[in-house]
Amino acid sequence: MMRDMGHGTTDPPTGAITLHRASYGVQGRPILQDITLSLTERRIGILGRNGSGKTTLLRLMAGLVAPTAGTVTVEGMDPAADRRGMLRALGILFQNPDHQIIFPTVIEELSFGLRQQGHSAAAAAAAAQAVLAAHGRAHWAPAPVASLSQGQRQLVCLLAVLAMRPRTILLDEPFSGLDLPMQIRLTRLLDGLPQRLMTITHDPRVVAGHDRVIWLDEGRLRADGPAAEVAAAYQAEMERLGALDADADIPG
Ligand SMILES: Nc1ncnc2c1ncn2[C@@H]1O[C@H](COP(=O)(O)OP(=O)(O)OP(=O)(O)O)[C@@H](O)[C@H]1O
Repeated sequence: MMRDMGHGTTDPPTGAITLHRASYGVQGRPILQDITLSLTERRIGILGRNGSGKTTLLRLMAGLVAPTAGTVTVEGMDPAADRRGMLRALGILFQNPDHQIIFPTVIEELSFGLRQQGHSAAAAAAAAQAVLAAHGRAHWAPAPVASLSQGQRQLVCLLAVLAMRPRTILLDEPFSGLDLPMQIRLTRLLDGLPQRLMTITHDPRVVAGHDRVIWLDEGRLRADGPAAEVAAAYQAEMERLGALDADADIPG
């Protein structure tokens, strides 16, 4: 399997994320079916169309929902059961920052996860301030979150995740709603992170150069392999579908 040696300067993340015959359904409707994966790479892409089950896969790996069949483990833990262990194992950047942010100011938002990890209020505030400073945003600390742009709120969410120092970060469509300079800056920031990153996207350009790309299609694994191969096959299929009559590919 292709490796990106550019990430080789820091310690690799420990422990695999595994799914064994994992399925998830709602009221008898299958959303993910029979997914078996052992994920150990540092840069992993989850590629798929709208509604293919990408966010549901993320929710399973994060323990936000339990599989209706099969098993999911993160570094050997059951993510739905071991909430405390998961706080250091895995962080999530959701697609919409406004679904993630719950506090009025930036410093409160960044401190929250650290408090959950058991740090005192003073230690959490100090660590949050240090993360802001490390990313050139020390002056944001007292700012009302509502005064920031969507791109800036997205960065607040990412910095809140980084403050907790998880070993893996799940990113759900991290570039949606960002203009091009913001996308370029976020890409640079993400590229420099030592963590394992798992990036969910419908855009094959986002997963270029990733160590491994998984293509989800209608809740099933359609392909799994090096980025160039999987992205090329996905692109060809998207172009084939695009050439069909409008919506002929959408069930119902
Ligand atoms: N709790 C739920 N109840 C009912 N249907 C659900 C539930 N969760 C997901 N679904 C359905 O399962 C399918 C897959 O959803 P999911 O959000 O995982 O897809 P996705 O690939 O992330 O899509 P998008 O790119 O549009 O965000 C969708 O049709 C969605 O409506």
